[in-house]
Amino acid sequence: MEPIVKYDDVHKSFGDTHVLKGINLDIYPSEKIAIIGPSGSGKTTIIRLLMTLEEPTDGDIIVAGENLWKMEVGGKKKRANEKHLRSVRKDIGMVFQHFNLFPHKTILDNCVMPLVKVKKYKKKEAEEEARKMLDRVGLGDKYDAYPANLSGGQKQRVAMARALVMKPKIMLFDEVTSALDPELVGEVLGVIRDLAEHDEMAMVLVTHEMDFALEIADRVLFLDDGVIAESGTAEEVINQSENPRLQDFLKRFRKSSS
Ligand SMILES: Nc1ncnc2c1ncn2[C@@H]1O[C@H](COP(=O)(O)OP(=O)(O)OP(=O)(O)O)[C@@H](O)[C@H]1O
Repeated sequence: MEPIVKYDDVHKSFGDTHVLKGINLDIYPSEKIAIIGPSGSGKTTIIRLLMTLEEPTDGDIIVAGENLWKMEVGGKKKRANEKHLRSVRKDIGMVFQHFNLFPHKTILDNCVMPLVKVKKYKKKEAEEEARKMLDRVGLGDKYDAYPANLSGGQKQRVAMARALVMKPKIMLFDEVTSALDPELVGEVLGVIRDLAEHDEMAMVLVTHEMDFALEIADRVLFLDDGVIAESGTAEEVINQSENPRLQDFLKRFRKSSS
């Protein structure tokens, strides 16, 4: 089976700071991946690169066979233009820590807009799709509400519905529960669990809810200082690895969450 995403020796520096130091990673269709690792190890940067919010300093990212940042013109490779990026990015959805909803639009319109703007749906069809997705995340009674009138957990579920209406082949979740009050975390994780169980799309999850990530992940990556130091099933990475840096990370993590 061909991977849906391939990172080939990807590096990323911000000024003199070398954050990602040669990432090689294949993500397969429908695979659920959790990325764990210490603060500053580069977890968010890995997924921001895939969402084209950052550009690699070196290396290639291939999505569904297309090089994300390089396009071929007349047999020569050149830097991708916005049109190329848009066409490759259409398969990728992302949910952020801070919901990023449009405050002056109803939650239905928040979900309708990308379908109309990007997928060129007619408004009526877009509304039908948006309602279905809002129903799925448990917000069927909130179509006409505005983001300011929703709880953080509800806002995050709108953000998920808005990404899902685009029918992405891969969904990226970047610490989506970190900004929520503790009592609202469960409802958001519940939606992610439902997606992981029932949807075919690939999912990549960066989260501090480690037990949850381990529960739903087919594969866990331990990122340490910009390299993938461990990769395997949750059981292999968490219970069998003898990597001292991973042991140390887990010990500190357990202490801070107990
Ligand atoms: N736009 C940027 N400009 C400068 N430095 C950046 C930028 N984005 C990230 N960094 C730096 O890159 C490093 C990795 O950041 P990243 O957010 O990917 O880490 P992380 O593993 O997700 O951390 P955390 O768990 O704390 O969110 C950090 O040292 C961060 O300060």
